[in-house]
Amino acid sequence: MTAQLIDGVALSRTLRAGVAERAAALPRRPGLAVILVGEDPASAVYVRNKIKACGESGLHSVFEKYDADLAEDVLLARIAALNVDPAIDGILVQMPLPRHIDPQKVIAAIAPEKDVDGFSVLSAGELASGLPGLRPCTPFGCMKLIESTGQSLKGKHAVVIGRSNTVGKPMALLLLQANATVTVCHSGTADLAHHVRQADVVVAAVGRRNTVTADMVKPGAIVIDVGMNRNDEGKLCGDVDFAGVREVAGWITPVPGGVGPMTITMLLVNTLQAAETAQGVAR
Ligand SMILES: NC(=O)C1=CN([C@@H]2O[C@H](COP(=O)(O)OP(=O)(O)OC[C@H]3O[C@@H](n4cnc5c(N)ncnc54)[C@H](OP(=O)(O)O)[C@@H]3O)[C@@H](O)[C@H]2O)C=CC1
Ligand SMILES: Nc1nc(=O)c2c([nH]1)NC[C@@H]1CN(c3ccc(C(=O)N[C@@H](CCC(=O)O)C(=O)O)cc3)C=[N+]21
Repeated sequence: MTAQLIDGVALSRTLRAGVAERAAALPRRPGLAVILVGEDPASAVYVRNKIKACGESGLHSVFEKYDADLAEDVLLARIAALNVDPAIDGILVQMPLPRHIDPQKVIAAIAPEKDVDGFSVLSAGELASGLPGLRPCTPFGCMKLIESTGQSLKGKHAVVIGRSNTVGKPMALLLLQANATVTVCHSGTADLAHHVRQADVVVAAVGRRNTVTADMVKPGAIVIDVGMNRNDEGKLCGDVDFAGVREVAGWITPVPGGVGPMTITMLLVNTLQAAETAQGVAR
């Protein structure tokens, strides 16, 4: 059996067309501010993709790039200005930040209604409490990829590998909200393979290639690969041994072309949602 590919590029195309349509119906265009501090080449690529995606969906965007030695208080002052800028609905500060800047301070400085990354304590609390709010883009995108298989999560066992505040933890909460039974694995998990073998749905968000191999996957499972790594040839790869696992799984996301594009799509969705809320449009 060969798994069906879950195509994040195709799903993104469909969802982004919907964003464009709803954005065009608003009195004022949704606006996103993206801040990049320093010279990390991978971050520069992601940021460029985000700005490009905004333009393609009819969203207004501003991009601010600063040197790696930017003072923390200057960054916080810039965020304070964007918080009260009526043209801006969403603020994204690209992570990771240089070491002298405290990411928690930066996240806390962003007005919660403009927190389109869904990283704020308010957004995290809303998710944990089952309240509506802005969801972290990567796990939100993973949920859309899972939904696109047409499989209900009710009664299914989902195993999330990774427990970061930005990916693993919110992923587990979203799966729980969708009525899956959820196991969260991390670097202290005694027998990862044992847990993954039970899974109807596996979400790998570790940052280490070949973390999930074919012998660990239940036949027919849905496998979502969040990882972004480089193999020995320098090629982009995920946390899942794609070639092996696709022969066992029922559905699988590729890297590239899976979760990555959906992260950007959900950023557009969140920015649209923030703009609709700001303009008093019920959805
Ligand atoms: N495609 C996309 O849009 C995105 C991709 N990513 C990618 O996803 C991956 C994860 O990102 P992120 O959550 O930010 O990373 P973190 O490094 O913050 O978290 C990694 C998690 O994996 C766990 N872990 C590490 N080693 C193992 C192991 N051997 N077995 C089980 N669990 C392990 C860690 O456990 P512990 O908590 O115990 O340390 C931690 O919880 C990275 O490759 C990143 O580049 C991230 C964001 C967006
Ligand atoms: N404040 C903040 N918010 C983020 O959402 C955020 C962040 N910081 N820091 C870094 C991670 C990573 N991330 C990705 C976005 C798009 C792709 C993406 O488009 N990937 C393409 C390939 C891109 C390539 O070719 O390199 C794909 O998988 O097909 C990947 C990763 C967002 N992140």
